[in-house]
Amino acid sequence: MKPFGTPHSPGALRLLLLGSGELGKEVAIEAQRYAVEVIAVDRYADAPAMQVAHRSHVINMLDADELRRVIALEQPDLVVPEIEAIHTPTLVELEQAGLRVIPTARAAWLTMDREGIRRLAAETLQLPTSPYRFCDTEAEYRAAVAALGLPCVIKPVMSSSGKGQSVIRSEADIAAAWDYAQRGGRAGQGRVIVEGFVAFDYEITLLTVRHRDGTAFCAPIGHLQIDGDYRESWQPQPMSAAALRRAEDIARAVTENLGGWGVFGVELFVRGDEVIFSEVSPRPHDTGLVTLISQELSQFALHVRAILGLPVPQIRQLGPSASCAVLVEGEGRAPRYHGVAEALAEPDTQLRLFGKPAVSGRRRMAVTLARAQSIDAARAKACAAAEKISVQLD
Ligand SMILES: Nc1ncnc2c1ncn2[C@@H]1O[C@H](COP(=O)(O)OP(=O)(O)OP(=O)(O)O)[C@@H](O)[C@H]1O
Ligand SMILES: NCC(=O)N[C@@H]1O[C@H](COP(=O)([O-])[O-])[C@@H](O)[C@H]1O
Ligand SMILES: [Mg+2]
Repeated sequence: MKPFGTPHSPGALRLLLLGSGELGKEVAIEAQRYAVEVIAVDRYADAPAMQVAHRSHVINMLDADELRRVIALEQPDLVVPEIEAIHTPTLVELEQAGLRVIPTARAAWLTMDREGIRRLAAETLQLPTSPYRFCDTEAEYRAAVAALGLPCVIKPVMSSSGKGQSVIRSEADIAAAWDYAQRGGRAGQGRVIVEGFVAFDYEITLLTVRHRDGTAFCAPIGHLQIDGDYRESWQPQPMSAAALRRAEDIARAVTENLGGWGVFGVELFVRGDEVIFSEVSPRPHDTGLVTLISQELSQFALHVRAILGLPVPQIRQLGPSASCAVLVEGEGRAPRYHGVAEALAEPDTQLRLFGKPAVSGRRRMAVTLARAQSIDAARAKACAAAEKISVQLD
């Protein structure tokens, strides 16, 4: 790695973020602390990370030519994917020509759609997962539902934050779930995964940091998801020693195979001492927003340290903490936020307003963070703060 430089000068270390949402914004801020020149890219203007980057580009990241053009123009030292919806085969090609992709182009490619990572975990690594089938047509989908039984879950192969995802509980849900999956993905119509429903006791994200000196784990993060989207997360999630060991073994196996340096969000379902792999993000995770208050070095700080080849000698957890997503529903631009002062009245409470320029449907626009004496108290405090925020759209 070349030495740390000065932005806007010939020796600058340049980091290109592919995806500029709330997670990328925090990565950009952490990179700026090391005087890294940050270039933010996304599908729309004024995305959160663009607001804190040195400059930005609006492109269709699923278009190979546009992606190639921006990378050729910017000549980045590091390309940091922030979202699934990227033309990752292009990253694989450019990596072969010397481009550095975080954590690796193959990791970005395998996790950009659910099929690559699921087949790797279940078939190659033989890790426990839900039973599943991939389908291209409604007829195949109906056959998969019949084979897996009810309840089951349908998801577009390229989607995140629950977009296009449904739980099918009865015959009556089957047709609507297919239609929603065809409309809801990040890359249009097409292939879906149907998964058997896992009746877990709780689910976790195990943030796993691959850095120059090895692999480190953050304390497990518990979370609550509604409609496939995260609403609350907390750290540490209490677990049996056996389940935690199993979770770390699975996380190590998956992340070792994906390789490279950086933070991975390994999503796991836990039932007793049994741990089932769900999916992995080769980058910081939305449920990991809690680490902005729960750890001395957040997942974003850890990601930047790891990708810059810096040491991670210790991950200090600061006690029971929680995050609560602020979702806004409606249609409109230029949101205005009320109740910010009220949300911050309690000690050990924080807020991040992401600054997204518009809402169409339902969108995560902010997050509240809290620390307290217990997980229950931290969750209650974070949720109470989120309830104080109200949003007005133009
Ligand atoms: N097979 C399953 N059985 C039970 N619950 C499931 C199953 N698959 C998904 N879920 C629930 O839906 C949530 C979202 O699923 P998943 O993580 O696959 O979607 P996603 O769109 O990739 O979300 P994100 O991008 O936020 O990680 C899970 O965290 C879990 O609560
Ligand atoms: N579960 C993945 C996740 O939370 N990703 C985060 O949400 C952004 C997209 O938000 P948007 O859909 O509101 O543009 C992404 O850019 C990333 O920061
Ligand atoms: Mg997930």
